[in-house]
Parts: sequence; structure tokens; C-alpha cells
Amino acid sequence: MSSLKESIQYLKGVGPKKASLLNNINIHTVEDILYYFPRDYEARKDLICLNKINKSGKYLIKVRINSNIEESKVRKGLKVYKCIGEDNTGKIRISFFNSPFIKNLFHIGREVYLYGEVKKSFSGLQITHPEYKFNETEYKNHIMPIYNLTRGLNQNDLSKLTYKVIQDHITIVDEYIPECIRNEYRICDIKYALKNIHFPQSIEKMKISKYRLVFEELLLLQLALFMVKNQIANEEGVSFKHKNEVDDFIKSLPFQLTGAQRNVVEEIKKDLECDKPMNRLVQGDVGSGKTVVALISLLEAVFNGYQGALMAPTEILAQQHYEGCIKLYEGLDVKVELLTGSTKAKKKEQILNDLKNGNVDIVIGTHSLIQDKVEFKNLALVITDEQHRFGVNQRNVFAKKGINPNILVMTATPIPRTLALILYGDLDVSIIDELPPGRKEIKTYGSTEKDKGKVYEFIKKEVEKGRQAYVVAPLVEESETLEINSATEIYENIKEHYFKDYNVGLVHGKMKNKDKEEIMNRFKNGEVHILVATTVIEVGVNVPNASIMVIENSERFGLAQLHQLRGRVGRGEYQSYCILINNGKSPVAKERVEIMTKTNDGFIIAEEDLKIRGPGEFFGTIQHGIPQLKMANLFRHMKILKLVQKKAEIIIKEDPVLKSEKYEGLKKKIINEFGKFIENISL
Ligand SMILES: Nc1ncnc2c1ncn2[C@@H]1O[C@H](COP(=O)(O)OP(=O)(O)OP(=O)(O)O)[C@@H](O)[C@H]1O
Repeated sequence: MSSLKESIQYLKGVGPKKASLLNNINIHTVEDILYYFPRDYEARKDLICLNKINKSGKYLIKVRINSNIEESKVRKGLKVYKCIGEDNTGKIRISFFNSPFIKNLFHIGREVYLYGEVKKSFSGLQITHPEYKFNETEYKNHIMPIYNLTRGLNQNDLSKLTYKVIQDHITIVDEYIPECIRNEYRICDIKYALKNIHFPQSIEKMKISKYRLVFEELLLLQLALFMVKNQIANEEGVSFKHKNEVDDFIKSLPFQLTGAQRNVVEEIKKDLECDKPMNRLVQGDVGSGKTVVALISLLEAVFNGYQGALMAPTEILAQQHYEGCIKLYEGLDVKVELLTGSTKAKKKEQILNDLKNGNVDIVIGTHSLIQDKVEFKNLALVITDEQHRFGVNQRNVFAKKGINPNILVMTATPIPRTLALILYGDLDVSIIDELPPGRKEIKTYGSTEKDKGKVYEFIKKEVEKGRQAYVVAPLVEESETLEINSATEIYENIKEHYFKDYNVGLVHGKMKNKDKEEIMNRFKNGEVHILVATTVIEVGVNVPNASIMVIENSERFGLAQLHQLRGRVGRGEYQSYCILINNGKSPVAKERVEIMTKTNDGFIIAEEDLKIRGPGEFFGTIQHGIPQLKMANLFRHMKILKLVQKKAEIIIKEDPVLKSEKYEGLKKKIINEFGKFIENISL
């Protein structure tokens, strides 16, 4: 009896060499082949007679071989095998590269179906390295799958193998979506879906199959996430008692909390009082005041006798949080330390000791906090800032340093609820949807290279009024070095030609931490008037006196990123401006500028970003720790995702661990597909 887990190596016609090629594209078992879906399809024309081919193009032909194979060596490593084929209307030259086995297959008189690019020239017809088949039934399908390949493997090989696997193994694929769900959502059964996703007899049938496979994949993922959430909810955690000292701290702040901040603080307080570990995501637009919410939460831990940790994505931000923390906690008996990659060895050792023996209450840092060496006495609250830079797994490594610690994740990247449920399905979500009072709308303008002189004049005027400006260098995704070069160029150019009488600073990712810190401090205290920066300043940097942001080559940034960058201004009482120097000609670049000039609302921008980028990477889902999806696309299939989420919620409410018989198949499949992922994200 064959099994879906059978290794492909033992399938007829595979062998170790082809198996290792297939392994390169993550195909190891029969099941993997069935679930290795085509990336596209090619609709094939009907069989054509040779004399009907009037111009070059892709054709399906049927010919008789009428010459022996002629082998010739073109150069080292390249041999060509040629022969002639004919039908009743004409002749065609056929050639293959590096395919010695052709000699055994193409004998004189044998009929063969060929599919490929036919060249028509004055010397006649020529087909090069075509697909070939000897059996007409294999060409019954005119819609042929196109798979992603790896070097050494061709479409012909893979589609042949898939065809054979479907023929031989489809009967042993068990249905795992219960009939009631299939009926409710009019979903076809799995055998039909697998057959027709690879070799559809019509576009309609392919669509029916695709719908099923998308639905299924999203359902499995959403159920997995809900199950994890339930599991966390059932774990024992540390429960805090709310302390009046925390209220006193809130009263001592230099500002009143906004209503939204108060609500979130209240939600967190409730979570912390409960004996289940908190697992909450706070989503707040740029500048909405998330940091203070983190600082309040950390105090709840400290006043209950526990330790807390706050992890930031960049050193600049960790440093800023540390400074803010020291300032706001002034007068409190709370020991805070900063631990980053560049903390000096001796200091580091001391902090590590103090964390272990409990002499430090709160540690703020970067990735260094998740290193093995860092041990805590009684870590009970972990706050990670900007979750999207970390991913679920890293968060969990960190979380494991405490006894089921409470987890708070902060993100400034607003995402629609549907996506939040998938990306953070294991978290509760709080939203800070109100900005501190007195903030003025950031006025945003699009500009071009040729008007840059005017833009710099405008900066000058603002600086003369006492404000400061950021000039962001173009993003160069492929190379940090190129990015730094262009930042340095801009820095030198504007320093020399436009702002001789002002202090211009430069900050980028490869600078020594000490230098970075120094320049940021000089910018914060107003000594540096204009700061040229790479995207290191993208997240979190808070200098309320800065009122202008110029983004060079804004077409290279995504909308969400532009919004983040723009959020570095408008953080104080002053009217702020953002100028996007757009040198891109594409309509998308123009559209982005238009959206940015129209709205300051991060939620609207996030939605627009989704629309523009469509299936593109709004966020890398891999970064989030979400397993890569084979068929579904979280953006393109938003409608199906909504349906699935409703259903998944109902299922989990009715049967939290899917123990009823009807869900047996689903559960098995979830463990099979997402077992590793579930293990990783369970705390
Ligand atoms: N309720 C409030 N009233 C007035 N100012 C506030 C309030 N809450 C926070 N602030 C101030 O607003 C500024 C932005 O706050 P914070 O840095 O916490 O924003 P954020 O949400 O972390 O933004 P980002 O995601 O851009 O980093 C800070 O200067 C902070 O002191």
C-alpha cells in the first residue's frame, strides 16, 4: 500500500539525482508533489500541421522522426542532438541540448508530440529543446501547469512526474474538511481540487480547485493560531496586584494621558491582574504615545517585585527609551539599565550579574537581550517594541527567559483587523487611536529634484525660526554601503552649498554607536540643525522640535515606510512639514505621493498600501514567523480570509482543541502543516 509520506526517490523514474533536485524545491514526499502548486498556467493551442505555421511562436505539433540523431559538441559542456521530424504537410528540424537519452527515444519512424517555440525562417522550421510526449492523452489538457523550477529540473520533468503521482496516488488522499463545512461554503473535495489545480480541464475547474485550496490553507492557519491562543490562555502566569504607586506615577507625568492611552493602560492592568499570562499587541499610530504606556506597565511589574524588559529594534531607539525612562522615573526607586551590542564588556558583565541576582529592575536593550547569556532573577513582563522587526520566534526566545512572562508587543504599523488576526492571531489587540492634544496635521508636499533649491530655502526659513530638519537619503535596498554613500554625498553637498552657516549632521547604520549617540544627542539638544540620515531614524526617534522632513527619492520607499518616516516630525506643538522629493515616473510613485499629501492617518495609509501593493510584500510574513503559504495570499484573498475567520471562531468556540470526530482530519492536517509553527509560537 503506498503512502503519501513515501519518499520521491523511490518513485519510478526519479532516482537519487532527480530526488536531490526536487529536494531543492522542498519536495521530499509524494504529498509534497501533490501540494507543489503551479505558479501559472499556459493555455495551449490545438495541434497544428506544419504547413499551417506562418510565423514563429509556441506550437503543439505531431511529427514522425525521419532521421537518425546527430550528436555534435558545440563547446565544453554543451552537446546538441539534432534530427528531422515530418508530418504529411512538411518538415521541421528538431534539436535538444545535453540530452543523450534522446538517442534511445527518437528512432526513425516513431511518432512524437512536441511542444515549444517554433522558429520559422527562410531555411524552414526549427524547434529547439521542446517538451515531448509519446502519448496523446497526456496532451488532452490544453491548460498546462507552469511550476517554479530549480537549475537542472525542467517543466517537462516536473509536470510528467506530477501527472504520474496524481494518477497513482490520488485515491489515497483523504478528505479532511468535514462535509458540513464543504457544503456550507460550496467547496469541492480534495481529490478534485488536487487533480484540477495541476491539470485543469478548464479554467473554471481550476478556479473551483483554487478556491478550495485557498480556503483550506487559511482555515488551517487560522485554526492553528486560535488554538495557540487558547493554549496560552490556559497557562498559569504571574498575577500582579495593581499598585497605587503606579497611579502616582501617572499623576506625576508632565502631560495627561489621552483617553486612548488610559483605555489601553486599563486593559493591560486587567491582563496583569489575571493569573493567565498577558499576550497583548498595542497598535498605535506614529507619535500616539506608546512609550509611556510601556513605562507604566513596566512599573506594575517592578512594584510587584518583578523584573521587566523592553526590547527595541535599533540602538538609537533603545538609547532613547533608556533616556526617556530615566527622566520620567526620576525620584522613583527603580534601577534601570541599558544593554546593547556596544555596551562595554565590564559594564555588560555587571549588568548580567545584576539581572541574575535581581539588582536591576528594568533592562532596556536591543537584540542583545535575547542572547543566551542573559539570565533574569524573576522576569515577569517583556515588552517588545516594533514587533514587525522581530518576528514571533525571537519574541518567544525572549519570553522563555521568564516564568511564563507577560508579553506586550508594541507596533506603529497599523494593519487591518483581518490581518492582525492572522499575523498576531495569538495576541489580544489594543489600539491607541488618538494623538496627544495640540498636534497639528503634518503638511505634506510632493516635489522634484529640480525644485530642491526651493526646498532647502524653506528648510532655512524654518531653522531660522528655531526649528530643526531631517533630510532622509534614498533607500538602497540591495546595499547599505550605497545607501550610506548617498547619505554622505547629500550631507557634503548641502553642508557646502546650502547650509554653510548651520550645523549639519550625518547619521547612518554603520557608524560606531558612540558616534551615533553623540550626533543624536546633539540633534536632540538643538545643536545640530539639519540631520542627514538613512532609514536608521525610521522608527521611534522622538525630537519634538524637528518640524521638517525631506525624503529624497521618495519613490523608493513604500507607503508604510514613508508614513513611519514622516512620523518623526509633528511630535510637538509646531506646525510640521514633510516634503517628498519624487523622481520616479511610475504612476505608483505618483499615487503614493498623492496619498501621503491627502492623509496623516496611518490606518488609511496602511489600507491604501495594501491596495497598491496588492499581493506584494506589505510585510514579509516570514518575518512574522508565519509559515509560508502555498496557495493563499493574505492580501489578495482578504474576502475568503474574512469568511474563514468567522468560521474558525465558531469552530474553536464549539470545540477548542478539535477533539470531536468530525474535526479529526482537520486536526491531523493542522499538526502536519503547522506543527512546527505551533511548537515555536507556544510559550
Ligand atoms: N498624553 C500625552 N500628551 C502629550 N504628549 C504626549 C502624550 N503621550 C505621549 N506624549 C509625547 O508624545 C511624543 C511621542 O510619544 P512616543 O514616542 O511614545 O510615541 P510612539 O507612539 O512611540 O510613536 P512612534 O511609533 O512614532 O515611535 C513624546 O514626546 C511623548 O512624550
